[in-house]
Amino acid sequence: MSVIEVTDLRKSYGGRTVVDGVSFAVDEGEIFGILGPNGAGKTTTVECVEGLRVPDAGRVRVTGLDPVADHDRVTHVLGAQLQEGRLQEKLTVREALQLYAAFYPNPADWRPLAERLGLTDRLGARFGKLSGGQKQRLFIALALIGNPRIVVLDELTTGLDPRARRDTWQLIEEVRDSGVTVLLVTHFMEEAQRLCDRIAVIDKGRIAALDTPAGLIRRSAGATVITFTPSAPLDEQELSALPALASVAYKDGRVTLAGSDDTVNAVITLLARHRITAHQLRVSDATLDDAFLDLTETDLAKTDLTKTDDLTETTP
Ligand SMILES: Nc1ncnc2c1ncn2[C@@H]1O[C@H](COP(=O)(O)OP(=O)(O)OP(=O)(O)O)[C@@H](O)[C@H]1O
Repeated sequence: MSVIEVTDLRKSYGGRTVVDGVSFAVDEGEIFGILGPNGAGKTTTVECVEGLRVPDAGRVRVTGLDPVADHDRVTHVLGAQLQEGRLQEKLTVREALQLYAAFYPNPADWRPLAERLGLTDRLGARFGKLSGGQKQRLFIALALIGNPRIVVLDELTTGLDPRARRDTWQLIEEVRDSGVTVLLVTHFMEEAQRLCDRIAVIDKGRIAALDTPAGLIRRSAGATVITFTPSAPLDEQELSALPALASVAYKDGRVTLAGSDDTVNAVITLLARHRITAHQLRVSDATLDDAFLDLTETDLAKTDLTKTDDLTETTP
């Protein structure tokens, strides 16, 4: 059963279309990822789901409710992660939990929630004094305090060290295992690959692909990668004629070919024919990273610097 349905969503800022016909449905109990390069329209899309932005066109339903028209009821089924600037530095963890619990008719008991998120020994600490990982754990607790059926987490692990990021992943899995549906916006491929049941890849305001992580990797033109250092130079024309070849790269004497199993078999035959030895030969499956670059044709390192003045009309 779908708990979020987005159909042909469109949104422009000052005449520039940033969400251009996005459709997806999130099933109850899954971790659904939204992945895309900077400026792809991910946050705008989830803000329409949260009812914080009014779509120009299309339909959004959260457990059958319209997030704008039924905003109050939606806030009871959907818990959203706070953005960092939204919590006062001087508020203690206990005060923040009590304050947010007071917003809901049937809040979770904040004590076991704090315990579950490892915050019990930080209850008296002021928000401004928490580490990055502790702040994120508090944000998860605050998103869950209304006992929501769905929780939206946007760039939750950005800025965390690898250990804190992994701890947060475990918490997100525990949240899903407790029956809460998770809508997760992320930049991190490893995070998406590890956590998400399904992923919508958004590029330039459109869905470039929607599948399981394994499905996205299978779709990638270069699903298998072979790397080796040849004992003699290779004929580039012969290489480029290999079956199902997606890409060839040379670095420090090593050759990396992405393609299918057919590519691997053909390159081994080619090496044998020329009596060339392949030193340090490695064959591996492509990662979500490879699939992502394939699907979006975008350099992830490129940052969108086009953010203009806030032209939006609503934040109910
Ligand atoms: N309030 C706003 N007013 C004007 N333009 C905006 C506004 N919010 C977002 N944009 C622009 O809309 C585009 C999509 O932004 P959005 O934040 O949805 O993308 P994103 O995929 O979440 O990006 P990032 O990964 O960088 O957070 C960007 O080019 C951004 O500059």
